[in-house]
Amino acid sequence: MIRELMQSGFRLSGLRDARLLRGLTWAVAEGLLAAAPCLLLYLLLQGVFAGSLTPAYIWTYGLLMAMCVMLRMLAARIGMPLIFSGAYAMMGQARLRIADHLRTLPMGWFGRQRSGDLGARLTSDLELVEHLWSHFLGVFVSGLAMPVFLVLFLLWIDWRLALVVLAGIPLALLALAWSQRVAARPSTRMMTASSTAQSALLEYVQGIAVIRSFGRFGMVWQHLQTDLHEHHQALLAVEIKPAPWLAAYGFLLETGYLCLVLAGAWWLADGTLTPSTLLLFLVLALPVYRQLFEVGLSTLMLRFARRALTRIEHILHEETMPEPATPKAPQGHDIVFDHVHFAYAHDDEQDQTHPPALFDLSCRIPARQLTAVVGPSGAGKSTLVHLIARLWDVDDGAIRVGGVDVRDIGTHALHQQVAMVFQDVLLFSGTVLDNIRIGKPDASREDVIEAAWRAQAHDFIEALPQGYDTVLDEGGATLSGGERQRLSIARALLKDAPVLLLDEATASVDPSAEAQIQRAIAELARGRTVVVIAHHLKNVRYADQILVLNKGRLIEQGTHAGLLSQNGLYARMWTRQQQAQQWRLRAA
Ligand SMILES: Nc1ncnc2c1ncn2[C@@H]1O[C@H](COP(=O)(O)OP(=O)(O)OP(=O)(O)O)[C@@H](O)[C@H]1O
Repeated sequence: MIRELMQSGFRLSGLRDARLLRGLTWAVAEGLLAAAPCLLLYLLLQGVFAGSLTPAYIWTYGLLMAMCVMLRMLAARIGMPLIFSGAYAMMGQARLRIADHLRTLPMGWFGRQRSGDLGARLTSDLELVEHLWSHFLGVFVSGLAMPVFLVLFLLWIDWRLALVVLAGIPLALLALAWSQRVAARPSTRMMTASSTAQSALLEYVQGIAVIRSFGRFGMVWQHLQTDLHEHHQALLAVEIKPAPWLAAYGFLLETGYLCLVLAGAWWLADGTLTPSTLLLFLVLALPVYRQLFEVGLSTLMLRFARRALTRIEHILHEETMPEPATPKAPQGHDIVFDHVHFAYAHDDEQDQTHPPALFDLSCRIPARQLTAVVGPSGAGKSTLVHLIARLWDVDDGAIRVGGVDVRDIGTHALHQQVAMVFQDVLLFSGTVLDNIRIGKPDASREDVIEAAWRAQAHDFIEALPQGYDTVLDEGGATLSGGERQRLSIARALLKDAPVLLLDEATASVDPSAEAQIQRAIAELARGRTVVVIAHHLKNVRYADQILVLNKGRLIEQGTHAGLLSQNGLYARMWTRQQQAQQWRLRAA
């Protein structure tokens, strides 16, 4: 099992750190040095029974024993740091590999994961494996090496008696194997319950504002309690179910001791055994049993680690978005949808009731022009924009940027061509400067400030306690929605990509912030191919082209004036929005 775990660990990190192997060799030496004083004890006992013990001998044995202890400490002193540095380097590498792999997975995969479960795999599972490598493996190896050396030594002294010492081991191992078997189901249950509880807690914390505002504390609390109770029960089961078999393992191991006493007395009586040898066996058998018991108990931990490793490895086995063998460079920045068909994958593959999000959609988005996408909620506007950035791959048809299928451009090159500004602005914990710099990591401070100016963000940034060096909380919770938007526009300005995808996000901000955001967007749009999802039709009156979607289909297309004259869905939406505005004015 250890070998298998090591192989999977090496596979996970893609690294075979020699320090870890050297550290484990020192752990074996530590086990040998823990067993060595027993050899001295044997010689000492020989001397006692032969009556040849002199003070000089006693001093020599004493010194040699002290040396064994010191050398053992030295072995630990050298081996442990090697194991730690090897294990942490490998797990660091494993984390990087996983993070890199996640970057290449299709977005649909993330949608199918429960955030708590994915979180558990990336935190507690990885920590468990890391703990296994850094703290457990060395102790396990030296803990196993010590009884192995002792038994070899006992076999050398008197093989008959040594075999008697080991008499209980076959049955004991059977009991241990059975305890593992019995623990298999509860440990799966425990890991599932643990990630469910983690998900529930996460959801609870993230939704605390909604929970409070809707006064549904009781209901959510009940769900949380149920999940935590299940976790508690699962934890208990994992301890209780294998407990009798582990106890049997310890008991069966020690039956050898009983046999040892009986066989020892027998062979002592017939003169084939010396009292010193029997005494030595009686003294040394106990640490052998104790150590084997400890090692047996810790195999349960190995089982957890193996399960955790498997769960993590599943992430690495997930299929990534296919990348072109020879990426092609787009010739221009117009975007063409050619009979695009796309449906979100659902967990239940048999579920045919979900209509496609986009259905046989064809259109052309000209370069360096502003194209607005409008339509009722759920029409497929965000989907259309996300597909341009290849967050998902189309099921049928193709999307071409500059004449090249987005699947042939290569993700990295495509993302260099495209900047996105969406309603949910993700800000990372770090300074304002760093957050804007995400758009262009090598940008100078002056470039960042220039982008912030153009994004109408400079004034509010300057008003922050440390200006551009203010450290934002995770998610930028201390900023308003409009401020977060303008930071995101500054990022996009800094990135200076020729294609700009944006989700008009002015629905929830006050008129002055809306005007600022609109100005920032106008600045951003200049000279670029812009696709904007518009919720306020008044903001897209001057768009070069407006695409009207409904239920995943492109039903109208044209300019504002042209679409009004068609008297279709766009005209109705326009009239409704105008009426709503007048109603607001009258009410005011
Ligand atoms: N990640 C997803 N997984 C599954 N279905 C999704 C996902 N995202 C959107 N959908 C579904 O696809 C359809 C189109 O959604 P989309 O978000 O593109 O519409 P939209 O026009 O942008 O809506 P809104 O204006 O409300 O944001 C909807 O039926 C929606 O429920």
